[in-house]
Amino acid sequence: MRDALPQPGHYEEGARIAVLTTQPLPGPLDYRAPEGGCWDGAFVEVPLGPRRVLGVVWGPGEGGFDAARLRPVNRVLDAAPMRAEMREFILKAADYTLTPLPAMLRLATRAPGLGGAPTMRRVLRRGDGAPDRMTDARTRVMEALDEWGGAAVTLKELSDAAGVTSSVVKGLVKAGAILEEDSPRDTPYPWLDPDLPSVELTPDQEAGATMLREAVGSGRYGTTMLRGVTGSGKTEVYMEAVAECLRQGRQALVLLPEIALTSEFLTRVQDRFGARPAEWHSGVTMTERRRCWRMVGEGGASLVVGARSALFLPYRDLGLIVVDEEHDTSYKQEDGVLYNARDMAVLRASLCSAQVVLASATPSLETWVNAEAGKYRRLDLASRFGTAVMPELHALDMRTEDLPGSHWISPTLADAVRARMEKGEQALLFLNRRGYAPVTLCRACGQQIGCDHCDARMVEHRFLKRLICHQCGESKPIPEACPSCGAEGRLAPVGPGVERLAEEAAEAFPGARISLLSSDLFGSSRALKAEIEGIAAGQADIIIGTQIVAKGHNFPLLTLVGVIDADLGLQGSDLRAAERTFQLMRQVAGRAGRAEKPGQALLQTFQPEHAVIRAILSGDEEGFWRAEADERRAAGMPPFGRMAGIVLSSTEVGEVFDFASELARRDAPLRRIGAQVFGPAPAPIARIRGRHRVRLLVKADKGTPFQAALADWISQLKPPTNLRLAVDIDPQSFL
Ligand SMILES: Nc1ncnc2c1ncn2[C@@H]1O[C@H](COP(=O)(O)OP(=O)(O)OP(=O)(O)O)[C@@H](O)[C@H]1O
Ligand SMILES: [Zn+2]
Repeated sequence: MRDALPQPGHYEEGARIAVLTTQPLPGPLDYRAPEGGCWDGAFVEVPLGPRRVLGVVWGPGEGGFDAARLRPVNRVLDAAPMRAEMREFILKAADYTLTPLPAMLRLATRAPGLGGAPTMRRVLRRGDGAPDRMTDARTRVMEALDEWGGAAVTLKELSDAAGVTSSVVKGLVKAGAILEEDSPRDTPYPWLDPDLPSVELTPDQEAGATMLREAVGSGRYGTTMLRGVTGSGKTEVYMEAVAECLRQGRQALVLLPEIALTSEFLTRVQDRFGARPAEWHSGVTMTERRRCWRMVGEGGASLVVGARSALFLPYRDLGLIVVDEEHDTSYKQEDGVLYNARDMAVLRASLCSAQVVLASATPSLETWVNAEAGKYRRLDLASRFGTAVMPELHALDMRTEDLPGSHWISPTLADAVRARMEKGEQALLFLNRRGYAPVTLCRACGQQIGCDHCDARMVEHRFLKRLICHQCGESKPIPEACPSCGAEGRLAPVGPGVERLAEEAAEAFPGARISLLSSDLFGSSRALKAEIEGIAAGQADIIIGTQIVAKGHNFPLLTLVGVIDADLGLQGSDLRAAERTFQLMRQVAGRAGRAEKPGQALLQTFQPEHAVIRAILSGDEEGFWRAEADERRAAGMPPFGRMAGIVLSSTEVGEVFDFASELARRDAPLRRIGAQVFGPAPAPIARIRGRHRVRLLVKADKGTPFQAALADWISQLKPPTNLRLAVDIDPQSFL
């Protein structure tokens, strides 16, 4: 493992210093300090070959490189130096995830225009004037502007967001509906007032809030699992922790699993603290990202709401991290640097004496076990707020339902939907499958249409009139003739996706207003948001959706949830299949009956006696987790043992198997800590984007120097240039 960081210091001009760049090199390189000297953590521009690249002063130089040939740093950038605590976070996160340091640094330097000087620029705001004539295009511009809620935007950003030409925006400026002004590039975010009146908390909520306020007030590190049934007021409770953090003058970060949830949350922040916080996610403009990164570093942003990468912002004094829906799989980055934001939040907080709140109605087993073991504090909100009660859950035994082929809504479920519609209430039909049909089969030759680049079937998306590979995104028009045998008109969809379900629902419930929610059907997050608001306002009778509907939305009129295929997640050998299904079903069911009217959830299943289905129905969550924990403990599986997945891929199938076998043979460094290697085996998806994929799995006991042994093991062999090797510590998915 790497050495501890050297003492922070200042370097005189010409001194030998180590600079870590974001370039794919093994580690820091030596340079000379520039004119005027520099400090540890300074952002610098250094020469590398013929180029100039971004780097951070990492400490004194290592020596070993001819002093006469050392090149000087080009310049020190105008940005607050990276704090020692942040550098330590990068080191530890890199060690934990076995990621090269430069790749880790890249996550922490995703600031547009980091090297640029602060300048003035032209920004647009809403004005008082109104144009004499509103057009569709003009309306879109004004909506886009309102969407940003007063944040500064440039002409280009606004016209892009609204999908109009810049002349439309200029017309509105002329009419006075939009004001143009010069502003310094990066301005502090508005002050958030923690002492504005909040809602009156219930005694349960108040007890939780008090505990969190005290924790934040202690100024020490600690993690709390905030568990509460859906609709119990978890958000209200952790908002009080945010308030306390603001009172202490420290910064707070709230991580959300889905961008579609941010706008609702921003409104809640505005209601509670009087202004909107800083935002950090892929939907934010470059201008705002730059501002956010800078202001977080300079202390001009006290609350950030964002996606997992917001963990790598340069906070000046981070006092609280909330991970909302902490069990959500989207916290695990599955591309590039493989990290779990929930675990990294705990690491980061422990380095800067901050508190972590892990909020969920259905915590991950990891978190539950940590709370049981006393490593995390535990807060429980047992009932829904107000008069709302938890929905009743029932299984519909599909073996006894009379259903024609290629239909998926059972008569019992259909009756229940009709009953709700008659009362003016809403029903949700949940199916976690995008597209029209998962399989397209040729009835002449029996072949299924597959992706040319992956071992995966092409999924029919009828709205888009295309077949799409969900692995690599490749798409093609739906063919008339079978690509294998050439027979015409014999291709048939097999199995349901949400689009097909919508078709069936339109037939079964004539006149019903059906809203289809699937992440691929909306061009922009604004369109999705508008649809969600429409549903909440009662503009649909039946909602059909994938897992995006399971996350956090509030639909007051929704009283029935029908799960089309409750068995879907139980297939397969995934270690977490049971846990995932349990969480997803409980979350989806939790969408029903959130207001005064009681809700009901009906789960269509072919195996109502399955232990997981029974646990979902009984609502005995503690019992479920205990059983699940016992099973994993007995098998030495995470969180009771350590695991790492190694995925090797290459365009040459022979090469990748040979390399993986050789690696598996040389397992001495692993055996030293009692770890075992399993495999090589073809990955469940054996080919993606033309690359053949092979997996190894390493298992070890807890408390062993796992990462160090893995690093020793892997470094024994140098992969051929064409071969990629990815290490996934604590893997969540086994594809
Ligand atoms: N003490 C309270 N006073 C007034 N309204 C409340 C109170 N507690 C909760 N609510 C309201 O009840 C609803 C559910 O609360 P909240 O969103 O905080 O729950 P949650 O546990 O975070 O839900 P989920 O797990 O579904 O995301 C919200 O509309 C919230 O404003
Ligand atoms: Zn593909």
